[in-house]
Amino acid sequence: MTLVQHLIDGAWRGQEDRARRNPANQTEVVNTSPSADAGTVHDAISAAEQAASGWASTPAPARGAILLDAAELLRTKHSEIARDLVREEGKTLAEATGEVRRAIDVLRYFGARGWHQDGSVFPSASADTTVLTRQEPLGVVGLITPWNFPIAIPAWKLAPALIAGNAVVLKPAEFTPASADHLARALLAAGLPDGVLNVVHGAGEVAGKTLVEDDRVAAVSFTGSTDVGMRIQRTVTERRGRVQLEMGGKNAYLVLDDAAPEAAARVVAAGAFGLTGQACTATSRVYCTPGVRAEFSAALATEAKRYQPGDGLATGTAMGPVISEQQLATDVGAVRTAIDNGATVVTGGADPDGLRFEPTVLTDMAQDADVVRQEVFGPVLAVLPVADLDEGLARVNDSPYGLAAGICTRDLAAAHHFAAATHVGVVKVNRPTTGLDLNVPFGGVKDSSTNTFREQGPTATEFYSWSKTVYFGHDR
Ligand SMILES: NC(=O)C1=CN([C@@H]2O[C@H](COP(=O)(O)OP(=O)(O)OC[C@H]3O[C@@H](n4cnc5c(N)ncnc54)[C@H](OP(=O)(O)O)[C@@H]3O)[C@@H](O)[C@H]2O)C=CC1
Ligand SMILES: O=C(O)CCC(=O)C(=O)O
Repeated sequence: MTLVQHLIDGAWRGQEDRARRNPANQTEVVNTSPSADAGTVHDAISAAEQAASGWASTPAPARGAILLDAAELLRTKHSEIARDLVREEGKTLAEATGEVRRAIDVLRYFGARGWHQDGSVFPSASADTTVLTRQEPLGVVGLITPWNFPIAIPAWKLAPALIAGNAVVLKPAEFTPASADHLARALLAAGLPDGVLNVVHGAGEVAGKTLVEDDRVAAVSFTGSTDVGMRIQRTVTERRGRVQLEMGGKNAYLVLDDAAPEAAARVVAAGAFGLTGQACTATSRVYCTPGVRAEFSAALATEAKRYQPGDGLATGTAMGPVISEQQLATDVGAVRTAIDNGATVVTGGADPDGLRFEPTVLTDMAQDADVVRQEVFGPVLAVLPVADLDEGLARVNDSPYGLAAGICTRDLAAAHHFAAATHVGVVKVNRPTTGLDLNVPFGGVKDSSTNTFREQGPTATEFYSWSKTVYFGHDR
């Protein structure tokens, strides 16, 4: 069992207060962690404030070298970290291993950025003058992360924040403290100066809220539910801080007549049931045109059955359990409400066994049914008919969310039209809605995102820095 502690000014502190149980075996306590009160969070912010100027004046290549060394330390322990991740979050070992590798690559990507160009040089209208821009760090930034990617999301917020020269206070999700702890320990062991990274564990409503409300925190980057995100946005913008939110999705897939039904079923099922459906990018609605509907639906039912829930550490498990009793209640409730309102269960929907909930495919629902409009965040997929590409596009866009969407087709013109006309941040053609490359921008529109600064890729550091313009006179 791991004893997780807060990290404040380079020191580990805090008494064990909450126990995390393995979602696949709830009698097993896998780690304990402390609960930060407001005073502990204030200490963490003070430590970051003290460390900020030293870190900002450290040359960027030296900052990058620490990220690269941390990546190497994580690599040497990646199997152990992946197993710990499965035991606290529940996903399969293959998924967890992929996630740990992704966190390592994120550190490598931003570590190398330490050598990249920082700012631009412009010609001036005035004689003997050069104009240049510098990217300046914001100071102290707060990062609030969810449980569903417990090491990758902290990594993809931390790495750009640190390489841009900021000091950080990270508040990981209370279900998954150990994964963030592995990341913090690697950065510390790689030589990150005391106070540059501080980690506070505990309840969002206490630790997270205190972080968000503190004027010394120049910016807050958050991934999680739309409800909490909107509240954070109000608080941070009221005190004129900068905020970045990545929130929910109700991601749709469109399967056209010309798609190969089995291949389409594999892509849709991977997006819907991989990661137990617990991804903001998960596919949760699928629309199909008449010529493919029967064959696609049959192939989808067969494919769904491959995702039988089990212990993520066991060989051959294709889908882990859900994260918690609350999430299970949401999943079960969504399916029951749909059935009460006339939906037909194609496959799944049986009573859960512990936190194991079968992948569930539903049909015969209206476009305005709750299960078609509201995020479930579980392995629940609604299948609906559409007449053609145009109706499909209208249905895909008919959502308060705008994160990801996909289309299965071999028709290039249809795919291009879909990519242009969908009002979402990520479009996938013949690929699952889940799964992102770390070197490209990621984010959504509408209720899925603040839709200002994008995470990941070359522009990720923009959120964590501000641009200063310098006019350089050089008279002789
Ligand atoms: N977009 C995404 O990737 C995710 C979406 N979700 C959605 O959210 C639903 C609920 O999941 P949940 O984990 O409760 O998501 P939350 O939005 O509650 O949690 C995300 C993070 O925010 C923290 N937090 C909670 N309340 C506050 C607050 N008032 N101020 C500051 N930080 C806060 C949480 O802490 P703590 O862990 O202590 O609650 C956690 O670290 C899911 O069913 C799903 O629909 C969830 C996870 C990821
Ligand atoms: O699909 C992915 O790989 C990432 C999804 C994500 O960012 C999330 O669920 O928060």
